[in-house]
Amino acid sequence: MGEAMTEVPARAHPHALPLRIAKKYNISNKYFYMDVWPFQAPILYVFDPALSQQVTQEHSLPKFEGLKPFMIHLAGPGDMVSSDGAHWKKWRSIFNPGFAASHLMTLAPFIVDKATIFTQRLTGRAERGEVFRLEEDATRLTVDIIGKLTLDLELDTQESENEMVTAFRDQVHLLPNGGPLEVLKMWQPTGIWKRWRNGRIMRSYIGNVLDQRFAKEAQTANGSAGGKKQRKRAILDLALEGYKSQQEVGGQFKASAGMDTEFREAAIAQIRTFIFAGHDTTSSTICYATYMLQKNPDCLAKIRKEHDDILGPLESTPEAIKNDPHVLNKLEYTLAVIRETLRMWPAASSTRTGEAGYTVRDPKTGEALPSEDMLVWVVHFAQHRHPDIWGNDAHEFHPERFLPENVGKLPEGAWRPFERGPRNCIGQDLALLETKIILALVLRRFSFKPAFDSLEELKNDGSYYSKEEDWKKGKQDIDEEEAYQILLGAAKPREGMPMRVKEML
Ligand code: HEM
Repeated sequence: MGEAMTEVPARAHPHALPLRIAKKYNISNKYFYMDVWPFQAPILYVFDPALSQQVTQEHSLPKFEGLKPFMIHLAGPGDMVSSDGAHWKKWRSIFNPGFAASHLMTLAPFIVDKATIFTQRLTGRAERGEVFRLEEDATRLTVDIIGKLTLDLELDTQESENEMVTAFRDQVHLLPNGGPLEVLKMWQPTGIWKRWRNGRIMRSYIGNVLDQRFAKEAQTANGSAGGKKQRKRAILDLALEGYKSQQEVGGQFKASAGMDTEFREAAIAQIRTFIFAGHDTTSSTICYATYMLQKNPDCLAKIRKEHDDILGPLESTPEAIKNDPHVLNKLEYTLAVIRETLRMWPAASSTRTGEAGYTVRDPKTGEALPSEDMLVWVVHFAQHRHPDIWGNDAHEFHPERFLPENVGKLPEGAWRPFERGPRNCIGQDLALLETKIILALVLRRFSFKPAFDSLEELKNDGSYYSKEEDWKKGKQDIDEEEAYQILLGAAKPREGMPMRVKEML
């Protein structure tokens, strides 16, 4: 492990290591054990599709215990990502309707409007000829979208600051993202205080929105607001609906009893979970799609042509999507580009806790492999880049793999950026929808150029990246790839993907 770590930059995402280790030590299996005593439980790295299926689909192992102390600072206790059993199941079924395809399509006009603001910001960047971090802009855009989905609010973070979002983003940076030794960071008094303060800001902001919505609902329940009852699907409304149905006595909801504190805290935790899980994974994907397309001009030409052919001229594209969001389903090449981007640059993975008596079967030999007291880590990056699975061009960008005529040839169960099984990503269709819309509005208007050679110009930009001097020391590429992923809540592009942009109109 130590040797492999010296071959990659200090800040590289740990999911980059297992494939390197397997190659270095000629490990032919697509799994291996790693003892990392005294830092944490031994790890069973899994990057074999059949093994991944065993631990996430055939027998969905519980989430890794070590996830809870991380998530508690972002979401509070009982969040949906790290919890299991009846608690998780209850919340998942409450929120599932919020992700029905029919509902997501109703968000398309809102996403178009927010993506238009994103393009206006890019125009400003192009006019000023400046270097900027694409991930910062993309994150503000995805936060605005997730604000609508969860709270039914316009957070407007592309045009202003929002205290809840600022607290959220600060919180991610105050967690140990830099490896096992960073755990000590959790004991620094200023960090403890800042995390407590951020937690309070997020809780009180979301709590206020929830209280206001509850009061409004109570009025409706008492008959004073009147009017036709509309089915609401924002995460916040779904949580309240779930609560009301639990509290009904004889088919009647007693709003006068107020909101139960336990429910209130749990609902705040779930809303915070969605805000966290639903923004930086998608913004990272937008950055890498843009980056890979500029590195592969043939693919860029194809996707631009598809946008012309299906969406019509760029000027009328926003209206075309708003009038008929289903037109997005025709963008086969765009979807293939997004899928290939997620293959090469998966923004997350799945960490599970092994169980006493539960053994994983080696797919080739049938040998029983113990899992008790272990971190079972399904490493998407290793699985998505393995030459034995994807062929010798596993490290190359070929969206064509995902075109309808080729999907039959894809390795079975090997593409899992959203994980599979009951704990798969609830927000995957939203992520695809937003990414498609954003690419449709951006790619024909702008050309991008990575600017890793101009990081000096960003050193005082006030971003979190600029504050972390340690990140800039030592080796700064992985096998000559300078846009490698770092761990920052999700897997994000190094230095926030510095870019220059030109407007082509
Ligand atoms: C490209 C974007 C995204 C990627 C790559 C991604 C990836 C994932 C993965 C791998 C998991 C499983 C994690 C695990 O097993 O521990 C997951 C779960 C989850 N994701 Fe996403 N996600 C994305 C976007 C979103 C969005 C937009 C939302 C919300 C709107 C979201 C909400 C969630 C939630 C709540 C879970 C937990 C689901 C459960 O356990 O029932 N994600 N995501």
